[in-house]
Amino acid sequence: MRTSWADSVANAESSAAATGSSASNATAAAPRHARSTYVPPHLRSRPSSSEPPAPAPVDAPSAASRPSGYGGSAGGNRWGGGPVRDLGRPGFGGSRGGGGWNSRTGGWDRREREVNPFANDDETTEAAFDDQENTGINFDAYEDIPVETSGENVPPPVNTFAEIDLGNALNENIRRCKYVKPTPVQRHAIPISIGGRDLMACAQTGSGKTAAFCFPIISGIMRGPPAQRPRGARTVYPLALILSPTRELSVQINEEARKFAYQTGVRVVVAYGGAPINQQLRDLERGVDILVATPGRLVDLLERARVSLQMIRYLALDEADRMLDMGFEPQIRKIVEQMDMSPRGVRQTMLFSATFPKEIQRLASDFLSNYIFLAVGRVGSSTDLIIQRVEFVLESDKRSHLMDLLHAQKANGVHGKQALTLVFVETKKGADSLEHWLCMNGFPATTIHGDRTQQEREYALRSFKSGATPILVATDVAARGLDIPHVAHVVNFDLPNDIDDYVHRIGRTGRAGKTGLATAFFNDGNLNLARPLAELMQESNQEVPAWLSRYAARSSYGGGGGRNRRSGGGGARFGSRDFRRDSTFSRGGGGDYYGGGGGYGGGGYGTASPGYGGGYGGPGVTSAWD
Ligand SMILES: Nc1ncnc2c1ncn2[C@@H]1O[C@H](COP(=O)(O)OP(=O)(O)OP(=O)(O)O)[C@@H](O)[C@H]1O
Repeated sequence: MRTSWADSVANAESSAAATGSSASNATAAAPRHARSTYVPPHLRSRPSSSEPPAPAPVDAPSAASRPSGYGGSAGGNRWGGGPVRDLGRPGFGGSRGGGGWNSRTGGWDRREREVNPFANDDETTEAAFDDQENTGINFDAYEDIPVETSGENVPPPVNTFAEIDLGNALNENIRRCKYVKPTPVQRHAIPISIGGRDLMACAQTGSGKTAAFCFPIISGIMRGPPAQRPRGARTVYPLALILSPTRELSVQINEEARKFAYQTGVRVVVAYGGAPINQQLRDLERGVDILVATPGRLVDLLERARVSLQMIRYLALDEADRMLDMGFEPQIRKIVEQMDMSPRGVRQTMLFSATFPKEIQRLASDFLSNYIFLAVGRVGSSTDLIIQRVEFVLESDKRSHLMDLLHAQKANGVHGKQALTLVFVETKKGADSLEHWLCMNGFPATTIHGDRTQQEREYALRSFKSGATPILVATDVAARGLDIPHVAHVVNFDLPNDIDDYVHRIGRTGRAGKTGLATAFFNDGNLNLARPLAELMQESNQEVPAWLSRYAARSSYGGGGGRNRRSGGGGARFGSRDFRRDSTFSRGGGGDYYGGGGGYGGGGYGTASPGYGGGYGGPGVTSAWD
């Protein structure tokens, strides 16, 4: 199904909606409202007698695990409260327990036919490749990964999807997705979330985190009580909110969630910046249970009173550490704490990422209630499935070196549609110029960065995915979350300043049990990355070149201004990584966790890190988030 803006343009459907594209920019500059004074516009005009709807209680299996009031009455169709009836959709418009089916601002409108999100799988790129995409997953690759959980009364993990009764409709979609058994993060995270618990989860790139937060949300909405949404107003009241830092990632999560929610009656809508807002408003008006959004566009919708968060039962932050670092934190706080969202303890909150610096864990804990911490693999580690290479390449030699790599790939038959190459660079200008140079030299390439229009970005991504342009030159906007099949090689043409960014970038390959290759060009400009990079490679059983070890020994640890704290320092392969277990970080003990002392590698989180994340206003820096 076509879901993004570029898609709708391609379908010639968006002409009437071309006026609202600057709205999100205006929103980004909107003043921050203090919590005590902000009244959402739709409540300002409301007659005093009309009560705002109370957040509906969620079907939590373990009522004891939620604060009082959460979980509501014990009767009805409760998790763990007797046999669970299948709430899969028996027929369009048939009887169904909740999820807003047929309700005005949630679920599917009776007149509307749900498009089959799996139809596309055969229609486009995948048909060109072998279609056993997920059945060949190498689960053995995950067997040895140590798992850490902390928190009270952690629900036990499961070994199969069947052990968790997700309902027939969702199970059928899992089968359609060709997921045979849960990945380790799913084995642990799904029972925790189904158990009604808040969760901070860290698991390696490509290990299935999206399904880990989507399944419990969809299942919870299916089994929850019907939402009592107010009638009349143009405001919509989603029951779940999934936030992610980039537009492309939100589009991807939306596509995944729609597959998982197909024929469950749970309606998923996406809203993101750079695309006409009118189209998104129309989608919202047709009903929304799960809203997938980027923060800027969501704030816009909230300020227009077109979305209210007061009925939110589930909040998921994907790439949660990114969402709570310097660039996004104020916006996220505004959304979660200063608008009308149901409070923590009432809503269920899930935070997911492959990296989770302790400073960010501490910030994140503000949004969580009695949560469970889950780490599959060491926090911030990369998967052994990725072969990492580092080569010493002077700035002036980078292009010819890249050319050598691409020629070698061609000679070895590793090129074309089945072996895509993703090249990361530092700046938008650098991306354009490298793309041009590659094309001039006979290597079809395209680019994605923040100076391109959203339509161009989506077109570039599609062209890359389909193999039409098998090389994508990207800034960090493509570093996180994107799940592009057949990325065989990630090249860090310019290394990032932050080791966590490196982990996410190389994680675009070696996904879902498959192997991948990552090559980095290192030179004197990357000195501050030497040590964390050498450590990361070592712990993922990679060969560390002797020259890199020498650089690592020379560089002062974490002293280069980047966020290069390796958890715990000094190479412990796995240990406790929940910040609550670390006395330095426990409340009141750590002091200034933005201020550069913090007792954690000494790097100083607040230190300006030029070019970090491709984005926050540093000179010559790209800004492509949201
Ligand atoms: N149980 C499963 N069996 C087979 N494949 C799966 C399973 N769960 C997820 N996948 C597939 O694994 C791939 C990676 O999943 P996903 O994008 O959710 O990873 P992630 O952990 O969120 O990665 P990142 O950290 O990069 O965001 C996807 O193609 C997804 O369809």
